[in-house]
Amino acid sequence: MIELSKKISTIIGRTNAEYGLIKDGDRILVGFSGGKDSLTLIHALNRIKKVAPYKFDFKAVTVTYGMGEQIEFLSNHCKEHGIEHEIIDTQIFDLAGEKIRKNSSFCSFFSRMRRGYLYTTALEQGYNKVALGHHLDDAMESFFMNFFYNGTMRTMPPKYTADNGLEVIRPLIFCRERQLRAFANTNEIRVIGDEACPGLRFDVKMPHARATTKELLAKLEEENPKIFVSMKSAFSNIQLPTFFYKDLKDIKLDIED
Ligand SMILES: Nc1ncnc2c1ncn2[C@@H]1O[C@H](COP(=O)(O)OP(=O)(O)OP(=O)(O)O)[C@@H](O)[C@H]1O
Repeated sequence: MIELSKKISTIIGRTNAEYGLIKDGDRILVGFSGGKDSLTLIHALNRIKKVAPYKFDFKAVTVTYGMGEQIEFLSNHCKEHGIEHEIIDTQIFDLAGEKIRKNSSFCSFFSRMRRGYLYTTALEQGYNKVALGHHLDDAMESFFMNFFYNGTMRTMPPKYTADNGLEVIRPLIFCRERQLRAFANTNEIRVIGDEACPGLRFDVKMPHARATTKELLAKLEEENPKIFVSMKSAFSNIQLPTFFYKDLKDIKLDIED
C-alpha cells in the first residue's frame, strides 16, 4: 500500500482546484522518468482518480534515449499499482552526439527532444493533457538560472496551452523537492537518480548553473526559512511597470523554451 503524505495530497489538491488542472473526461499523458518527482506524480494521480467525483484517465509514458536503459522495473512497478505504462524507445542520445556543440546545453536539448516525443504520442493517442513532475524547487532554480545566466526572467507555470493545442499541467508545482524525496524513501521505491542523466556520458563540462543556484537557494533558506513562501507569492505579484521596458507592449508572451 502506497503512503502519500497528507501534506503532499493537500498541496496537490489545492493546486488542482485553484488552477483547474484536471477536469472531467481528461485523458492525461504523464511524463514518467522513473525519478522521485514523476513517481510521486503518478501515485498522486492514481489517488485522485480513486477519490475524485469526476472521471479522468492517465497513462505513464517513459521516453528512453537509446543508451541501453534498463527500465523494466518501472513497467513492473506500474503494473503492480494498476497504472498503465508505455515505454517510447528513441535514439535521442545518438542524435545528441551530432547535434550538440561542445559545452552547449545538453539538458535543454534532451528536454526539448523528450517533450517532442511526449507531445507526438499524446496527440497520436488522443490525450488532451501532458503532466510533468516539476516542483517548486525546479521553478525557483529555473527562475534564478535564467535571471543570473540567461538575461531573462521566466519560470514554469502550473498550466499552459502548447502551440499544438495540448494543455501542459504541473500538479506538483507547489510541492517542495524534499517532500517528493521523502515520498520515495518512505515507500522504499527504487527510483532513477541523476546518474541516468544523459549529459554525464558526454565529454564536455557539466553545466554548473543548476548546482550553484541550488546551493545558493539552500544557503539563503537556512538563513530565512520562509524564503520559498515569499518567492512563491512573488510569482503571482509581478509589478511589471517597475522594470526597464520602454513600452509594455514589448513583453514577449512565449511560454516554451
Ligand atoms: N525520460 C523521460 N520520460 C518521460 N518523461 C520524462 C522523462 N524525463 C523527464 N520527464 C518528465 O519531465 C519532468 C522534468 O524532468 P527533469 O529531468 O527536470 O526531471 P527531474 O527533476 O529529475 O524529475 P524526476 O524526478 O521526475 O526525474 C519529469 O518530472 C517528468 O515528468
